Amino acid sequence: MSQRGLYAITDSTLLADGKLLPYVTAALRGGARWLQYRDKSGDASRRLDEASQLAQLCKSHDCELIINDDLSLASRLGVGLHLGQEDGSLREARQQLGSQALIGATCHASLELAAQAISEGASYIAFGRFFQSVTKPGAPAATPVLLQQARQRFSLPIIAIGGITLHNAPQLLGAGADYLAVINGLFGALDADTVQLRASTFSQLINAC
Ligand SMILES: Cc1ncc(COP(=O)(O)OP(=O)(O)O)c(N)n1
Ligand SMILES: Cc1ncsc1CCOP(=O)(O)O
Ligand SMILES: [Mg+2]
Repeated sequence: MSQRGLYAITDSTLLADGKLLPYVTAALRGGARWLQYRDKSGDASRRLDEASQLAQLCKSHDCELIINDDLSLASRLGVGLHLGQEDGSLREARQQLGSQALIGATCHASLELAAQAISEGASYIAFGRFFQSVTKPGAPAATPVLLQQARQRFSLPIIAIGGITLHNAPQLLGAGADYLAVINGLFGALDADTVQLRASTFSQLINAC
């Protein structure tokens, strides 16, 4: 598994109207290393269908698939899981998905939440939002200094999220982020070619740091 890279996150509004597969394919072609399926609809059968298609796509591009919020879907597909503070037990997820599974935890702007998540079995810790986010405007704010502190204290992958664009990404990479998790700055585009270009530019920025 790669140790740094672009972490693309889907959004059911941005990727409606048949855009999910072409836009995700473009992100993977552009070099995204991790993909999170984030769908807040309660439509279980559509979620299973879409996540299964993404699992195939990720496999063929050597990309890790991570399901947001839903342990049973992650378990059913044998893929990774991302849990927020209100999304259930990390310990239980680790027990159910096994020692090799990629399991991430939202830590907002708190090193203590990160330490706790690690003790409960997280494979990575995610901080943010770092900038204004169209997708989640109310998420607690964090600053790049937090990334520097996390870098000194923890050795597992550190993810930055929230309002990340090609312009502000270097600040976060310079402060120690291993993965940049991006929704709007990647998928908020008029066509798939733009998504691919953004993904490859993010990937180049990350590799250059
Ligand atoms: C990589 C990554 N980091 C943070 C989040 C946010 O998770 P959460 O706080 O549970 O909020 P929702 O995404 O579920 O709205 C994330 N999804 N991914
Ligand atoms: C899910 C989430 N958690 C904190 S900010 C955020 C949204 C990230 O989306 P965007 O890259 O569009 O700001
Ligand atoms: Mg959540």
